[in-house]
Amino acid sequence: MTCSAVVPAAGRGQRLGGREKPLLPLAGRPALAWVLEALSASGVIAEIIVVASEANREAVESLCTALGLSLPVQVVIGGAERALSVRAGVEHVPDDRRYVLIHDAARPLVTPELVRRAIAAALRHGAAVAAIPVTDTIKQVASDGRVVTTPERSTLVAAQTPQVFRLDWLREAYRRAGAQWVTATDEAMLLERAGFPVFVFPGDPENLKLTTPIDVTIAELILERRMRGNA
Ligand SMILES: Nc1ccn([C@@H]2O[C@H](COP(=O)(O)OP(=O)(O)OP(=O)(O)O)[C@@H](O)[C@H]2O)c(=O)n1
Ligand SMILES: C[C@](O)(CO)[C@H](O)COP(=O)(O)O
Repeated sequence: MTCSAVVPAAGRGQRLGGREKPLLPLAGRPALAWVLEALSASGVIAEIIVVASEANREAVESLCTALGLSLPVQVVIGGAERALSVRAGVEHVPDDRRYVLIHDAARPLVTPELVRRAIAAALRHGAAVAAIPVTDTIKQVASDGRVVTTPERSTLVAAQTPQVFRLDWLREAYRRAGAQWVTATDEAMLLERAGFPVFVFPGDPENLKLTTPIDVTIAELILERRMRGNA
């Protein structure tokens, strides 16, 4: 297999009251453990590069060692923004890998099946992003709260990770991005701006991101249900 996985895990969890999301216990195991095990069980990843912060590096390294996965896991240090952390991880991807998969440590509900779906979509399109239909009506608003427009909902999707890209495309997108790339909230944006065709594939509504406390409650319920075998 020629795909490396990069797992950004260097965030500070500010919207979660400063709790360490990658190490947050969920149904008995840290969020990052759920992610690494799903990647490993997918059978389509050659190695995993986990991006830690200076603050959580030791804990992340211990966790990776304790998991004892059968594929190589490397821990590298990230930056102050998610985009910087992902880029730091991508720099450690071996040059002979054709694809790189990026998945947030803060999305512990990813499944091996979703990982395989991501790779299959990237093999087809070169750049693939998990996405789910938007169910709310979305408003674009000005800074004073006035509604500017209501985009047609049928054209909108919510992007998730995993996102999988041809490694040469992603590296070229970084080269073309100028100074703006640091503010990108996902890597697909960089490829879009660089002119590469990016396609969505069906994500999973359960693949939520731990962002606020309600997400933690929901994630635990889903994981407990899966552990009871009622997936
Ligand atoms: N400097 C950063 C910021 C975020 N991330 C990672 O990117 C993913 C998505 O980020 P987010 O949910 O925003 O996490 P935090 O930055 O921790 O959250 P907050 O913005 O609330 O502080 C997480 O796995 C997080 O650890 C990272 O590796 N490096
Ligand atoms: C990459 C991402 O998970 C796609 O939904 C999301 O954009 C990350 O955003 P965050 O603000 O860094 O959590």
